[in-house]
Amino acid sequence: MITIEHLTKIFGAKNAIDDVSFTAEDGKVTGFLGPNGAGKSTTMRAALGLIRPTSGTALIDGKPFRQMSSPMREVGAVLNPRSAHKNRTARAHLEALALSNGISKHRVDEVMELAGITSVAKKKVGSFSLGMGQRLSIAAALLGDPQNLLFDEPVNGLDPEGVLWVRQLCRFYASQGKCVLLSSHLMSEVAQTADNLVIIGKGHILERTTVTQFISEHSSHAIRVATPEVNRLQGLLQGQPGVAFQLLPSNVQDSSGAQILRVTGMELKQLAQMAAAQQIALYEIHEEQASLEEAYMALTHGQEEYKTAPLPTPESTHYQAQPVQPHSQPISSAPNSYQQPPVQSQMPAMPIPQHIPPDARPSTQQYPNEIGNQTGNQNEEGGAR
Ligand SMILES: Nc1ncnc2c1ncn2[C@@H]1O[C@H](COP(=O)(O)OP(=O)(O)OP(=O)(O)O)[C@@H](O)[C@H]1O
Repeated sequence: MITIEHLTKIFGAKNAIDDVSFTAEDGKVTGFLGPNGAGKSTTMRAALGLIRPTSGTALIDGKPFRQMSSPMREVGAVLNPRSAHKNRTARAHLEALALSNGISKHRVDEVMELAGITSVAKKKVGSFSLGMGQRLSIAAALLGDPQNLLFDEPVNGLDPEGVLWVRQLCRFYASQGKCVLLSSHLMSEVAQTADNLVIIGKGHILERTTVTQFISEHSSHAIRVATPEVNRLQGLLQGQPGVAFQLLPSNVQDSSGAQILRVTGMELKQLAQMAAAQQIALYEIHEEQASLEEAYMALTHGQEEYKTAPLPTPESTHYQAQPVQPHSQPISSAPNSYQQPPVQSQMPAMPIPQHIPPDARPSTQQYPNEIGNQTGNQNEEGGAR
């Protein structure tokens, strides 16, 4: 369990976090959400003893990080995907961490396999892409099979398969009774993973709630239904107590070309059953979810540390659109046309240790394209020490 109480951190003239309090419980994924510069990393770094709070406390299982005798067994942290020494191989990096924490080499193999990086174990970390660095950080965090996981933006740089894997990993660890604190900018990402939500803006807690509660409070409860028999459906809904509907403009169509009706005041199941009873064909029916992200944006509006300027419109600039010139040759042979890179062959699938649950295993997809010549700029350790 991670307990943050009245935590304040002032850097010079900057009040990075101000009287922040919340608890990340065991057996739950707690999503820690906020715009850039809101104070998420500062809070997590304070919990890991990497910065000294100006006031307040950050405790993990009731004690400060610095008092832990075997920290990697108590807390695993992902803070910076570029944290490992770039001249070390992935295996050497993990083995050094394991050795200094009394963890067996056998566990190094397990976490590399779990994170899908076994095939690059002998590669230098400096050659890793952002996504591979992120996988290595996660592997390091899992080394001690800790009770608490602190993941700061763990999906940054990951491909869709990696994002899904992190989601499943968080859910798996929470199902084992462990505490998972997961920071993100994206409500849509957190809503799919977390049980509880802590939303922060400009160093202040804006909301502490559960994902279910947030969805129920902020969802529009509208249903969108695509049907080729919109007149019949409207006739059916007409006069239903408390029900309202609106035909969306014809430019909002589903892929089948059916018309879309937006209905409020009834449950999805009820609407589907009524339509079925009248043999009205429905091509698609779903609850609107867009409002969740909108609700988060509304909540954090004005709390952004870094505001973007509106993009100029063509009218506000002297830009004049040039008429498009027809291609004098086929696009595929035009000198500057985009060339599809050759598809790389996949690396062989790897075996997964049997004790790892199926839904927490990485897919056997490998990342042959990720070994580039990027260099990391790391001087910090991502895994908790
Ligand atoms: N070492 C530091 N010295 C001065 N200011 C700092 C320092 N670390 C963080 N800050 C400031 O504290 C505020 C909170 O930063 P923090 O990194 O905690 O935000 P965040 O929510 O993690 O942002 P992001 O999502 O962009 O990572 C920001 O204004 C940041 O510039």
